[in-house]
Amino acid sequence: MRKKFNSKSKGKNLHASRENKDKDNKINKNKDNKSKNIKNTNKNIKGKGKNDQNKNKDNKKSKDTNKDKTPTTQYIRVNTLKITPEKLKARLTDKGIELEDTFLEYLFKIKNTKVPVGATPEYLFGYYYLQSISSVIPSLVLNPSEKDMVLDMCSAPGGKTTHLCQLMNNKGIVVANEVNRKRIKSLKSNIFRMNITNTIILNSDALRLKYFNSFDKILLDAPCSGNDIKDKNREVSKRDIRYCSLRQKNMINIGIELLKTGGELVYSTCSAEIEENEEVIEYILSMRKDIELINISNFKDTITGISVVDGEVNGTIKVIPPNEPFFIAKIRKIQ
Ligand SMILES: C[S@@+](CC[C@H](N)C(=O)[O-])C[C@H]1O[C@@H](n2cnc3c(N)ncnc32)[C@H](O)[C@@H]1O
Repeated sequence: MRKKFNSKSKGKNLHASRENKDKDNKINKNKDNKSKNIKNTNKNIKGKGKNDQNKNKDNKKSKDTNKDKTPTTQYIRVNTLKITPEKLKARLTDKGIELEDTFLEYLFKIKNTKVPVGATPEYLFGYYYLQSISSVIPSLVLNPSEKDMVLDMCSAPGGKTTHLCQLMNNKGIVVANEVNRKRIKSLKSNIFRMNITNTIILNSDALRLKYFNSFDKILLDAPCSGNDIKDKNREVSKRDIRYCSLRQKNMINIGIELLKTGGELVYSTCSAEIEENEEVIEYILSMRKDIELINISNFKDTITGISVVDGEVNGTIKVIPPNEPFFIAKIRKIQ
């Protein structure tokens, strides 16, 4: 099995290499030092990859095997545009759905249920969305306001889009982009079901978007090797990971082109692979002079009930198992 990037010693190296740069909670972009650090980082990454190869001759892992070991806890995110958390909790409790509070007043853990939670009248009325606890974090970190022009670059089926709209009280504008026509159907249906009215749906390849310098906030919840795209039993190879990593680097670069100066972009994936996470952030910070990393490490303190730790690049965070893995970083365009 391919080992995840969670080596503490490597983490320390990366943190140490950034220590002097982090005085005001931002990663200062001293380019000379940075390129050295990035080279070191890449060396470490490559070194780690070699170790992995030695340990894993077939160089593959079964996603299903991983998932089978992890109990799937379900959560519901209350659509506060339609109902209050208290009212929904009372209605669902009456139906035999036992709910437990979480760190977020409108997110409940399903402890027990006598009915299918994806087929209740309340679900069909758009009173809630079934969403993992890890995947509510990117929209919270982006923190859009009612006045913002927001782009969700890869939005289907719309879990984070509808969460963003909820945070914006159905105001401002959200452009929900998705390349896959089939997945647009579920996006549309969720937007309609949840009474979202501030959203424009766009069916485009995010890499071809040309609305340069237009958005206050951008969410790039990037396609990654953690997504079950076609076959749940498909094995993820190093090649898949490299392919995703390259696409993610291109996407984040386009995302920054689309941001206004002063605008902010949240990058997230549900992959635990360093190539798709820290490496993408290191890459974009080394490539562009017009951005800075916003340190979201303190965000960890606002979350309870799941394991959120610092990413290997100082200022980033990640959710680690048994919850769904998630990596989150926030970037500001400064020029
Ligand atoms: C991780 S999923 C997004 C999940 C979504 N943000 C949510 O919370 O419901 C990634 C999505 O990106 C889409 N995608 C892949 N390549 C894309 C591209 N080049 N442009 C736009 N969307 C793309 C996939 O079809 C998939 O729907």
